[in-house]
Amino acid sequence: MALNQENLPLYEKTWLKRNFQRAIDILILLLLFSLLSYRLFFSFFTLPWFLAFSCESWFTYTWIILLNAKWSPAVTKTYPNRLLHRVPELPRVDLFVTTADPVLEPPIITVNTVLSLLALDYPANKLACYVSDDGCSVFTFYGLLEASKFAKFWVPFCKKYNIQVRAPFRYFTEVTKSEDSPEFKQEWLQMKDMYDNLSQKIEDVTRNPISFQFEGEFAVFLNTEKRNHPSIVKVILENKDGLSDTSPHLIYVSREKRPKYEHNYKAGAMNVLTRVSGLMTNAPFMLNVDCDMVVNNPKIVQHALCILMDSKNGKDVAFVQCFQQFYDGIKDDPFGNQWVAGFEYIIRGMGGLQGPFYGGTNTFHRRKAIYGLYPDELQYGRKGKLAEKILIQQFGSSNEFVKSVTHAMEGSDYSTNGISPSNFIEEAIRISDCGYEYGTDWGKKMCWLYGSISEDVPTGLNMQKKGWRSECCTPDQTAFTGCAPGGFLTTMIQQKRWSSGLTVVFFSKHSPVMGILFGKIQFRAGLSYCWLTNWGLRSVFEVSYAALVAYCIISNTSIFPKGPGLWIPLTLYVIYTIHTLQEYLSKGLSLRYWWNNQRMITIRSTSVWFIGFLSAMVKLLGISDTVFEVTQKENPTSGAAAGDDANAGRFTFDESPNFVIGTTILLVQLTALVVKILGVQLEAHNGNGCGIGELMCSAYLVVCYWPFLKGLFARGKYGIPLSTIFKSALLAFIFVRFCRIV
Ligand SMILES: O=c1ccn([C@@H]2O[C@H](COP(=O)(O)OP(=O)(O)O[C@H]3O[C@H](CO)[C@@H](O)[C@H](O)[C@H]3O)[C@@H](O)[C@H]2O)c(=O)[nH]1
Ligand SMILES: [Mn+2]
Repeated sequence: MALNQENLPLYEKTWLKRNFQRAIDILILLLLFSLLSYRLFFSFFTLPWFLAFSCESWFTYTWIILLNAKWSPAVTKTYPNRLLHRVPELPRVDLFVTTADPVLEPPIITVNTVLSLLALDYPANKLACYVSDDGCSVFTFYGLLEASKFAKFWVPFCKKYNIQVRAPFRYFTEVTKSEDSPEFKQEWLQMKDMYDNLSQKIEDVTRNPISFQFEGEFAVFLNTEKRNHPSIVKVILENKDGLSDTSPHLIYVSREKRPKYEHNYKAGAMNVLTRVSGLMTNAPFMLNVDCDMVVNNPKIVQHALCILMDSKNGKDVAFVQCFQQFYDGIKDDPFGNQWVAGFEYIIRGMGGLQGPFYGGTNTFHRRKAIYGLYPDELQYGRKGKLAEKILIQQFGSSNEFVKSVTHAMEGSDYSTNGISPSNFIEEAIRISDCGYEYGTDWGKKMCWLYGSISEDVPTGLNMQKKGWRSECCTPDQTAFTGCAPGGFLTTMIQQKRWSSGLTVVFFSKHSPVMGILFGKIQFRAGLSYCWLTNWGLRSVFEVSYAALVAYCIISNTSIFPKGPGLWIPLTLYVIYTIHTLQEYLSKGLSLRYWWNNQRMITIRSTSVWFIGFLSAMVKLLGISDTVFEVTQKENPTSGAAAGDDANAGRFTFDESPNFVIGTTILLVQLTALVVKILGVQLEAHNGNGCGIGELMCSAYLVVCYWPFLKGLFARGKYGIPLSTIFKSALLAFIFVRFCRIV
């Protein structure tokens, strides 16, 4: 039996066959090619024609790289039961949580993330949880301190009754089953009581910030400012006796911030956590979750380790990515931020190539890969490269930390027992200082990379460039769940950030193109990364196309073929629609869900992606830097997160520039349609007047932007502010004038 077990793999990977979809993919591609050829051979050579041709060439390129990404999807199956037979001892895993703002990210959210991690179904003496607080908030610290007291009861409770959902606020929203024993019921009530008490305490201090006493443990937070304070490192919980069934270590880190220093947002925070954890526990694997995610499958560490520790296929895996799934999502995904189809088709698709991109959260990393090792150096370490002088140059001047790097690279683990994080506090504070990374390789060549506000994608790419792979891990029970950005405003901010950050990646030295040419990024994997990092660039073509159809209607000219040629774009549109609809329906998503996502794809790619692209250009030209705008998280106790709120799916607007472009596009299309209806178009040249194709495109845009149209007439947060309408009207006016002159 034991022998048998040894031959079995820890995980298996199978490639899915989606032949029907492939056939449709190809059909669409052929139609795109016919449209392009039609333009080349049968059309007039005018400026609008040329612009349409360029845009459609770009759409064809986008289709090819998208098709390439989705073409060979794979699923992995993990066998955690085999893991115990295979490895003599389970390895250590360091757990990282980042939080940045106690207002946008209420401490109770971070507390729940941390509690769900502490209660993982894994020996507690092998885990250590590190929380980075970029907000330097005494309330976050207070929350964690209180949570650590609760954890002493919560963790044993979860393990005793094999509770599946170990984030208390998720767990207690579920009802107890009637068949449970009286003993369980009593403990359940006790736990619930304690948890309510904990959240009440946290709410009380955040409600009354002025009356907070900065004494004892909290004294260090006195007179600190978010962007100006020394490093604070505190060991909140220490598993001194190395027991496997209590709570793991819990360490709070708020790295030094000074106004003159770049702090590099989340990437900077992750690098500090990497160092502090290296010093204190130095686990060979690290799990990274954002504060808005909680563990939903307590055995997830075992699942991920099946992949990372498989002796055959796991050796060159740098990281294991679990999907982001969301709880309390609003019905039918009105803002298109639940990514169900995206994960299924794109991430699984990339999973069948060199591996999914690193998504910033729900990811298990191999420390050696993060430290910049190549996969073939895994077994023997870096040989000559481990000279202390070189390491200090790369990793900074802390001897103790460099020693831990050598250990990590050579694979010599610390012994499980007898690790005492509190022995390292002084050194941990030193390596969390702003100046520590000066002149080193941190963020430049290894670890979490700086320079883009979408730090995750280049960080993953950088490892794959060295020949590493990555894998998806999707056990039957969802690994992690989180809260999706609540409303339309936050979604737009997030989309703008991604577009901006990804554009910067595409044009930087960490670009996938460079990875294909000079690194070990496989061709098709690199092309998939191009799809991802071209979101910003794509918006330029989408906005141009939208402008082009309006232009055609207003100045009475055309870009679409007339007569039989019109069937090409029409068929293209119909087949594309059926194709995407089929993809959604076959995943059990509703028609409404599909439409909401289609609409959001149009809205975001013609508005905030474009703004993100512009901000990336401004950054690349060195005019001004981009800022990471943290996503607002809903407070679970306020009840606002629940999807049953009747208005949850309504679009909200504010005065930020994010809505100006969208509103302008809507106004321009409306004007164009009105011009057509009133018949006040210009005289057509050579009989080449605007036709049905342009009108349909324009009408489609108005339908997509319908929520904006309603916003024009609504009041309060559901209405588009007058200042935005005014700016957009001005832009629209200039555009229409321009159409009538040219
Ligand atoms: O200066 C900062 C800014 C952010 N964060 C943390 O970064 C995480 C992600 O920020 P969030 O505002 O939730 O951004 P999202 O758009 O929801 O995050 C997605 O996109 C980011 C890149 O844009 C990735 O880093 C994330 O992992 C990914 O979930 C959160 O834990 C924050 O606390 C910091 O630690 N320091
Ligand atoms: Mn988030």
